[in-house]
Amino acid sequence: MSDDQGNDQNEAEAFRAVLRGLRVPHAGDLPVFDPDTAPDAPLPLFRRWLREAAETGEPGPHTMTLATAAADRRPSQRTVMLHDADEHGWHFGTHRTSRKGRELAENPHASLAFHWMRAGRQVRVSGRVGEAGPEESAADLRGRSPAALAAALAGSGRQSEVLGSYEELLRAFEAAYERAEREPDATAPTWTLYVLEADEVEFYQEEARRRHVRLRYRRDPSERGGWRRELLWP
Ligand SMILES: Cc1cc2nc3c(=O)[nH]c(=O)nc-3n(C[C@H](O)[C@H](O)[C@H](O)COP(=O)(O)O)c2cc1C
Repeated sequence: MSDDQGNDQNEAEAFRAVLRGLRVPHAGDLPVFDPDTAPDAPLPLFRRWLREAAETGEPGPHTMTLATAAADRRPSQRTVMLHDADEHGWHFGTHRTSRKGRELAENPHASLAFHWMRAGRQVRVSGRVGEAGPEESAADLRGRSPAALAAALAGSGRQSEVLGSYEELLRAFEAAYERAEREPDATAPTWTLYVLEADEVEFYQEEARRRHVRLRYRRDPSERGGWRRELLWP
């Protein structure tokens, strides 16, 4: 065996040892989730869990993984921010011309995943995604920080495109920062507010002895509150 191969093996073993030593950092005792006390519909429970994640000091509890799939059925996912969750659905903003925007245009079915480590919780939300109109999209952007506006202006029509050089990005951001300062009401033409209307929402609560609780809500007009609730094996 050459020295390089030996080093590669040591490195691979050290890497596996790190993985085996890792634990999910819970904040004290895990909360107890009694699915019998869960509300008829998922939105109030989602809002409560998000607020509790924020209160337990979970970093970025409003960030989520958004999975989309193009017409060729290949999935892709990325992190985006949750802007709201209300009776219309789960709101997020991005560029219509980005990879995810193009995939959503081809196939509006998408899925969101939240992981709130400190409370040992995961929430999955899936359904159809619709675009809000230009007015609502512009209002969403206006309600965000000047830095977010500058990033949206710089990325308009470009997000997910191949970048020639990092300097090109720096120049585009410089111009976008200046414009955002001059014109706080500027609109980024491709920036779009999307709303995922859920047909399925699943709540997962870890339990110390791995008897985790999974509660799935599925839309069903014949059920109380319009949702069927079922427990799932973890
Ligand atoms: C913490 C975090 C939050 C993000 N929030 C957003 C967001 O709200 N909107 C967005 O378009 N991209 C956001 N991004 C960038 C996306 O993850 C992604 O890189 C980008 O949107 C391009 O994705 P796409 O090529 O799949 O369309 C965020 C990234 C991170 C790490």
